[in-house]
Amino acid sequence: MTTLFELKNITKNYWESNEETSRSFLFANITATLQKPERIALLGKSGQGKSTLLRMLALLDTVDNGDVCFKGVSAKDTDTRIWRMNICYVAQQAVMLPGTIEDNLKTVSKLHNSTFDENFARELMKDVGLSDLDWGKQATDLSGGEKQRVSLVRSLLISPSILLLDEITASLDQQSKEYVEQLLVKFHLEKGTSFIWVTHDTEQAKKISERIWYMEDGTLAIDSKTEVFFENGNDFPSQVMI
Ligand SMILES: Nc1ncnc2c1ncn2[C@@H]1O[C@H](COP(=O)(O)OP(=O)(O)OP(=O)(O)O)[C@@H](O)[C@H]1O
Repeated sequence: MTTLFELKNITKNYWESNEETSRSFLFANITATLQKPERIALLGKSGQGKSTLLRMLALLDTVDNGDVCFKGVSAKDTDTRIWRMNICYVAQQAVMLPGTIEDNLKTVSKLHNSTFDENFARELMKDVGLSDLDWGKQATDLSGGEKQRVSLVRSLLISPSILLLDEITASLDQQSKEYVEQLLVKFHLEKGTSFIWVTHDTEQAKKISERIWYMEDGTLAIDSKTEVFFENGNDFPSQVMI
């Protein structure tokens, strides 16, 4: 069986020598595999390089060493546009393009030459709690939390295989946060979408993930089932998160 997604010895070097850590890399030799669609929470103290790793996996930042493969094919041998149709990064600070909400929702299908499915878009907007939003409104006028959800919907519209989610509920109220969590778990169960979700919220990690990747000291220090990570008796989560 072909492996779905593979991180092979991925390394990010420091831009310049870092006196604090006496290391030459931000992280090195990160190796992990998704054999099948899975829900991963990527945890670790601030500054470990979680966002950098996600951006590398989306080919938005260079992979200094190592390789990443989707269904057995290296990113190096894949057209970037095709790669990003399958592996989609959703940023913490959502960027809205000039134009209306509708323009923004249509961006990805335009970019990838696919048909815009308005019913699907309306369904997704409802699922994230934005059913009342006027699509004719200028996207740049939206609140931070609205932008985050429109940006997520924009990515979900192409139903990627792997979603790379970077603290995407950081500016949401509790209810909107729960809507987003439920939608993404539903997406996983119904469409087989995997996600790697960076979060500092322990409760969220427990709720949404099957597996935890925990970054520490420039390594992927832990890769374990979520229940094992939170029940193994050590005090990691409460001590080191956030
Ligand atoms: N190639 C690099 N060389 C040196 N420093 C880097 C490099 N890439 C990123 N950094 C720095 O390393 C740190 C890691 O950033 P990153 O946002 O990836 O961490 P994070 O674990 O996601 O943090 P947070 O949880 O606070 O969002 C930042 O200070 C960033 O500026």
